[in-house]
Amino acid sequence: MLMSEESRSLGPAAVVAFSVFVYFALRATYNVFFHPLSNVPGPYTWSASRLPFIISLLNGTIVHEFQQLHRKYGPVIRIAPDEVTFAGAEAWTDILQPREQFLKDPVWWAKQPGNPDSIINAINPEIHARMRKTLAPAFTLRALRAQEPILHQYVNLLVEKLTQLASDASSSNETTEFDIAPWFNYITFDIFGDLGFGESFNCLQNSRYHPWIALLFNSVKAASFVAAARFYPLVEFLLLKIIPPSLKKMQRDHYQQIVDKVERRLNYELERPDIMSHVIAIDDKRGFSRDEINATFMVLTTAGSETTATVLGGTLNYLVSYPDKLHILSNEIRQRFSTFEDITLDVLFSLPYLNAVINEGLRLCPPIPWVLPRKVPASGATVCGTWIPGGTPVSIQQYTLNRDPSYFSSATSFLPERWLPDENSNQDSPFYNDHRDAVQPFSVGPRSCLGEHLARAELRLVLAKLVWKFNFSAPKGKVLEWEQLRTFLLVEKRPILVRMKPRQDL
Ligand code: HEM
Repeated sequence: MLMSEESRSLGPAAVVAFSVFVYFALRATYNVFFHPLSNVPGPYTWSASRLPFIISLLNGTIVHEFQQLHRKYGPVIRIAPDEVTFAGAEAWTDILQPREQFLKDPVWWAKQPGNPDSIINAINPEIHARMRKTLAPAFTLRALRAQEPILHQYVNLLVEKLTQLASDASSSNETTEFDIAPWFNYITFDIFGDLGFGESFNCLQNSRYHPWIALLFNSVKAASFVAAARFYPLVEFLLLKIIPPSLKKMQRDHYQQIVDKVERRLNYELERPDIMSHVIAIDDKRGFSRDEINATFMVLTTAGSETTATVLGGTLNYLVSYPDKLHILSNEIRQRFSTFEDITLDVLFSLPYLNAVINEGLRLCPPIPWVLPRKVPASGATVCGTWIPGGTPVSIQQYTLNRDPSYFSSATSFLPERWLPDENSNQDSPFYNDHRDAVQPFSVGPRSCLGEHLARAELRLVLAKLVWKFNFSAPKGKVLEWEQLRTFLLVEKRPILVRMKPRQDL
């Protein structure tokens, strides 16, 4: 039979398409049934190809999809042909505190060629240790004591601005309903600006975002896309080629603003109890090179601000949704301090309910919902009882872990009581069997958060001073559901609406 013109020209294309199909089908079959990770549970589609992972990463739904997969397949799941994630408490020790360090996975952490290392993305353990040793003294409790007046200065400004906003609204008979989310960003970025560079971003003063910060939010989202592209080197190569020059310039200018801030700070003669003073105190051979300072302070501006702002927003959102808990907290704060000026970090440190509220906020709203992948050392390792071959990227799902009913009673409810000192020793308490150690919002081990004391201090001061000064409540039907927020490495920003009235009884 004679072949038609059309089918003859289709011939080679069909052969190519068929070959590609066969190649991918064989690869998927190998991945699912014969790969060294084939014994790890997980859905076939995710084990066969990286695509479902990429799609959910780009959609911002990855944390929620992992949660569903963990509920179905257990605490150890295969989430790509060559990658495993964990939602078991032992993962904190097995991955982050083993005898031989699991290094950060370059897919997520590698710097662009030619760029300097920063404390957060340095993969080489010696380089990282040098930086951490230099920076650590800036984050001790002693350092925090010296920084306390700076924190009060900004929290007082926040309270002043919100008081003004509430009184403007009530005098013009407008609703006293506010989106409080940006205000938490204003204060945390202003504090970091002051402690890092000796100059505030002036967001509180101007009641709006500094342009540098507005731009930053887009770049955090873009980082998910860059990570997705890195799984396909050709796509990454093409992506880097097609980035428009205007965007590259914007990126350079963004970085340059930090370089300029560092420059100005380094030229100060005055002694300040800030973070940079500890970096300056060490010479650049033992501490940071100038480029490393720039890169470190660039990432720290986000790591030290956006994280704390997320927890503040999440915790207040839960407090207004659980008015009985807000009432207990308000009583604790208002009874302990008869004047606003009496509020100090030392006293806040010992208030049981305030600290329980913060721990519960950190449990339900961890600003880093999944701890990004590390690579299993070449000799392989056992994680949560499962043998994982060397070189496999492994991560921890703290969002899933923190809401796991097998770890926590009423796991998805906001119940600060579970953190009160006696609840873990009282056999009649519903929280007696809670696994508090499973909650590690600041991570553990040699790469754990250096800023935990500072972050907790900010959380305590802001919540205590706000609750002392204002009566908060939830606007009917408009409370944000935390579970609906997407994640692009960090948690998506959405309005957090609250009603807020200055106390009348003062
Ligand atoms: C509630 C607020 C915060 C939370 C929950 C938090 C959480 C974390 C986590 C989970 C990591 C480890 C990331 C990883 O290894 O994958 C980390 C690292 C880090 N954080 Fe925080 N952070 C917070 C606030 C801060 C603040 C205020 C600062 C300083 C201004 C800070 C400085 C750092 C630094 C320097 C590292 C890198 C440590 C290293 O690699 O040696 N963080 N943080």
